[in-house]
Amino acid sequence: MSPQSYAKQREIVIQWLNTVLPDLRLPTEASDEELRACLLDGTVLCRILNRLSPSSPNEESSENSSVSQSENVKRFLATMDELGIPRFEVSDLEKGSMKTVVYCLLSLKLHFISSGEELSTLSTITKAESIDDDGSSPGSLQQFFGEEMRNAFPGLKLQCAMHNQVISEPSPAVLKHVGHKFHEVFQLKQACYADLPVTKILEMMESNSLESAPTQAILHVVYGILDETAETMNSEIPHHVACLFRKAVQEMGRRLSTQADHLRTQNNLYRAREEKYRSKIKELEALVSVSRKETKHVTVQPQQIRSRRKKNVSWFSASTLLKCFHPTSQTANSKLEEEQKVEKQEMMKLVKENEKNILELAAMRQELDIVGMVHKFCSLEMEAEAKAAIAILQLKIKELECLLADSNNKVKELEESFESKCQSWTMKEKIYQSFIDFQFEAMQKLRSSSEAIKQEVLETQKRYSFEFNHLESKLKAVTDAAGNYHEVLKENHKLFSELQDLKGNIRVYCRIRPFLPGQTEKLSTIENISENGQLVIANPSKPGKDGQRSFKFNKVFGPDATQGEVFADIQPFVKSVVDGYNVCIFAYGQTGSGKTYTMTGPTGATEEEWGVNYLALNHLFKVSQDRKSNMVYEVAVQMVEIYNEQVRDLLSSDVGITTISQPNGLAVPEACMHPVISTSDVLDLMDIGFKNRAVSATALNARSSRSHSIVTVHVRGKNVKTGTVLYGNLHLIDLAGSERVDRSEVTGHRLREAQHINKSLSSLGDVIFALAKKSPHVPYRNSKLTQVLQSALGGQAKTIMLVQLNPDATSFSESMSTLKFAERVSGVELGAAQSSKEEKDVRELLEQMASLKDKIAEKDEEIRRLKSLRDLKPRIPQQHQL
Ligand SMILES: Nc1ncnc2c1ncn2[C@@H]1O[C@H](COP(=O)(O)OP(=O)(O)OP(=O)(O)O)[C@@H](O)[C@H]1O
Repeated sequence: MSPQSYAKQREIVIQWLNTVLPDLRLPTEASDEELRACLLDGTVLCRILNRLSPSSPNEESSENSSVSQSENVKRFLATMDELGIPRFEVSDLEKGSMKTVVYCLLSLKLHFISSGEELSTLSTITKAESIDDDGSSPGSLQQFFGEEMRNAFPGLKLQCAMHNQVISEPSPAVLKHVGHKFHEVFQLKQACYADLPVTKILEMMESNSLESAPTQAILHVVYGILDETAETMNSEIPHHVACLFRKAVQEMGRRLSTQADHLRTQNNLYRAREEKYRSKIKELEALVSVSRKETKHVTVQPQQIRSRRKKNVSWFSASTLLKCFHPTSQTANSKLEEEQKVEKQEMMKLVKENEKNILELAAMRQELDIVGMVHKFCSLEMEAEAKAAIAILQLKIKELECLLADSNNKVKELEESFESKCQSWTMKEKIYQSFIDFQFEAMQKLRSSSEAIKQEVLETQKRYSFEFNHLESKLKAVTDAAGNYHEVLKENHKLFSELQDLKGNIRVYCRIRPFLPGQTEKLSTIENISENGQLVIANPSKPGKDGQRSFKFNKVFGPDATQGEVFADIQPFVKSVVDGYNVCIFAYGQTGSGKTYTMTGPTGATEEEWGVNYLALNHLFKVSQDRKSNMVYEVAVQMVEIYNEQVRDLLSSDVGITTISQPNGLAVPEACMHPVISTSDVLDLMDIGFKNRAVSATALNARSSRSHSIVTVHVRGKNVKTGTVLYGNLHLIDLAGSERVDRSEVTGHRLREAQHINKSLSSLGDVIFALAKKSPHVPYRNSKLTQVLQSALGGQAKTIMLVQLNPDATSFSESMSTLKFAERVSGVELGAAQSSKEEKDVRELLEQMASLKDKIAEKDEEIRRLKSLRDLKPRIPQQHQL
């Protein structure tokens, strides 16, 4: 027993003593010596017995100061012996340890306990005694369990003590060992048993922690699982929780059966005690009867004595007489009196003894009655409570059994499903195994085939690399060939171009303008445009192949072609101007087909939208700039228009021009010649020129220009080293619209305009076709236009015709006549163009040729003369004849 627990027990004993004997007022923390001093004379001990059992015979002695100290203590100890309470020795009270005294008093308290509270306290003490050896804090633990049991079984006041004995509660050591597990379980109030890991539950079950757990804890677990099951209606209890549940219920069953056994034992104990008391009562009754008999005897005795006395009186009288007469009879009388006296005393003594026995018997009866009553009461209460508890527990057991059965069913179901799942998994495993085997085999095959393929790939790679090298060399050859081909193609192109130059063909480029933003009917006459210059036109009123007509030109530009793309094809001709050639570019087409757009560009054109006029002059400046180390160029511009067969200078305020020069001279010498040195000069001049141009509206084109505009660029180049001078000129002509009169819906003034335009254009055609036929008479003089362009069309110039087309289906017939005219023009050979230098060179060559011819003629004459001389001298040998 640890000093602390002993001190606690002593404290409880002191408290109890103070409760039983309030006047004692012993301090709770009183030491062993203070307690000893209090108990030493035995008075307090006897008073306790008196209080607890007022009928106790100790009352007298305790209150009686005459009774000695040792007597009191001995009586107390005798009572203890009688009650079967472990006692102490007198010497223990006098000196040495007070533990046995304290323990004895505690046992006494337990013996006389009559209230639940006291019982629980006593049970606490008793338990403290039993757990003391583990050195834990027994008092607090036991109080905790006492409280716990009260909570677990409300109303079982007397059973508290029994519970503590009956239900084998865990020892603190065990609790210390396993308690944490239940602590963990208690922590599950907010959590879920199903969430507990299986290992934890197994640990709890395997370590016998359930057996050593407090009932409250087990009930807690059981209720917890039940609550959880109730909350999660129809849900299955997890297998491990079901196991724990079964174990907990089994443990509860075990404890209940232990409790029932204990109740039976307790009952037997009480019965034995009752028997003991009954036998004691019988003994006492026998004693009483004996004493009664004795009393009877005693009462009989005086009668006998009286009778005897009577006899004696007679005898006395006789004896007195004898005494009187005989002295020895006196002696006998006194003896008798003495005897009587002694008998009287004995009788008194017997009466007293009898009274005492009666009192004792009454006390014992009372005691027996009390004990019997208490026992009966206790038994009844215990039985009732046990019955109630058993009923509750049986109910609970039934519930638990039901739940257990459910759980077992569920477990069975789970086991079955587990079994079936196991089987299916085994099946699956087998399938997977076979699948894996199959896969493995396939993999092996694949591996071997992969090896073979690898080998094959390596070989193929080798072959491929060889072939690749071979191919590379071949490709190189092909690339070279392709390069050569391009070279050859270029060469061919050049040759073709040269051939064209030599033949002097008019180059015809066709350009189709796009549909204008305002044009709603977008039915196009253009069927197809080929790269090689082929254009297919479809008649909208004649669908199919019959309505189609194909034309071939040098190039056809589609609606998407840009100004730059168009100029790119013209550029080499423009360049040839600085080499001393005459170049004539004219745009031909019906009104609104885009002639002005191509030649000049749209109103307020950006640099990208510049027309041929600007781009050509720009290019001329660029080339002249590039050649400035060798050549010095002078560029001048004339700008005239032919309106109603009248030539007008567009760069001067003078109205008319009457003189038109002969071929090889200036076409319009009267027109102002404006030297220009930069593109901006040209732009300014053109602005002036176009402002002066006659412009009037027609039904077909709101800005239709009704005159032919001719921009002539004169280039004079002088070689700075040789001093050679070259002349070239470039005619940029924007013809008036070529539409037929009836379509223009014009009358009067406008009709005359249209007639003039048509006349000049047909004159142009006549000139071109006369040239094509190599006719001796070329009708240049038929119109002002042909007169002005005589030098440009006469065979010394490179001529480019830009045929403009409106793709709209409504313009089909106009487009057809334009294209037919252009087709005829494209076949015209004007003869090889010549530069001003070449002309001179040819003349010189002709002169040389003529002189050479003269020399050859001279030589021929000489040969002839020599031949005739040889004929005259036949003896000359054969070799000398040559
Ligand atoms: N390639 C093109 N891209 C965009 N718009 C174009 C193109 N060609 C012509 N146009 C537009 O078509 C309209 C008519 O063009 P343009 O005035 O150049 O015709 P035209 O043949 O000169 O007419 P006219 O004979 O009456 O002088 C203009 O609004 C012009 O901007």
